[in-house]
Amino acid sequence: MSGPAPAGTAGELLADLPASPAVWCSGLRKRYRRRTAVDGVSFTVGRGEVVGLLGPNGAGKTSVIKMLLDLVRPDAGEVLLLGRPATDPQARARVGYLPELFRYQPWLTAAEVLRLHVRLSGAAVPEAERRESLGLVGLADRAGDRVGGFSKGMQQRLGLAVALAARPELVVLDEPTSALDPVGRADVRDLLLSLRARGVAVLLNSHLIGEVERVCDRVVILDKGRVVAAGTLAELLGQRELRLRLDNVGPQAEARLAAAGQLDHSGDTFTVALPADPDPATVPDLVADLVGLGVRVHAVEPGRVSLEERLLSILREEHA
Ligand SMILES: Nc1ncnc2c1ncn2[C@@H]1O[C@H](COP(=O)(O)OP(=O)(O)OP(=O)(O)O)[C@@H](O)[C@H]1O
Repeated sequence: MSGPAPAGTAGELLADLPASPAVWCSGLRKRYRRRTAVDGVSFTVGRGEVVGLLGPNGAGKTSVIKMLLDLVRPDAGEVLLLGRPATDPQARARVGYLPELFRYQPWLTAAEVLRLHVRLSGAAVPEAERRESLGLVGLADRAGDRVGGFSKGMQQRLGLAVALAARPELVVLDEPTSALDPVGRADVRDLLLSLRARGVAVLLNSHLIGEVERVCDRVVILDKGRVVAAGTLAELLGQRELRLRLDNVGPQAEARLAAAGQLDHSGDTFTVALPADPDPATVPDLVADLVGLGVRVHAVEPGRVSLEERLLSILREEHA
């Protein structure tokens, strides 16, 4: 006969369960009058995963984000944030959000805006940590300045600090770099990578595809309110290639090239298909061996189709 479960078992069982995804949504649908903005969208963002939401103007990206955050009511579909319904304040308190369009009270200073938003989130974040958030977005020396005098890019930096200040487990960024200069964009890229390293999940809506390609683990592509493609970069972009311009390639060198991956050869250009995540030593070892075999190496270029090229071809197929 089995006795009562020992104390703590339920907690241990829960602790053993895999963490629920940061975002789970299924069958999201939204119409504005006669226009269908979102038409059956489902996807997930895992814990600590950086996912890019891509698609042309009007594809439904911001509408999806607003439904995820319970700012717009879906006509159909379900959303769970961090394992809880999007309407649950406990889930919302652990989500940071940078809206596409926003304006802070112009009479408040940057530090006051941050304090206000941290208080609204209910998190207890000490002042030193709030100051650190302003430092992270390059506004440390503007903390005491009124927001009314901020440039667009500075307001966007402040918006990012607000999204990050209350120690979120999920951050949703709607066009976070649209007003930023190249240095600001690089800063945001580093920020996203450091969030990922800390296990914070990120959903990023951006038209800057190069940026998405650099930081995202996975992308979801929307068009006309539907998901038209989704996957890791390796799944969407296929294998990495290595293009080499060589001369004096003998049979042994050709065999060495073929051992690295499927080989194509045209004139003095050799293209080797590498695995999606090649060993970092693959390329230097190959080049050293080729040189050892008497090959003269003129150029070595990594290559694969870019996310931008892939996105354009997916959208062209959709619109054909
Ligand atoms: N409040 C609204 N009232 C009426 N139509 C709306 C509203 N919000 C969005 N739409 C419509 O829904 C569709 C999707 O808009 P949404 O802003 O979600 O697209 P998006 O992919 O974020 O576009 P962009 O890249 O231009 O920001 C568009 O046709 C838009 O006109």
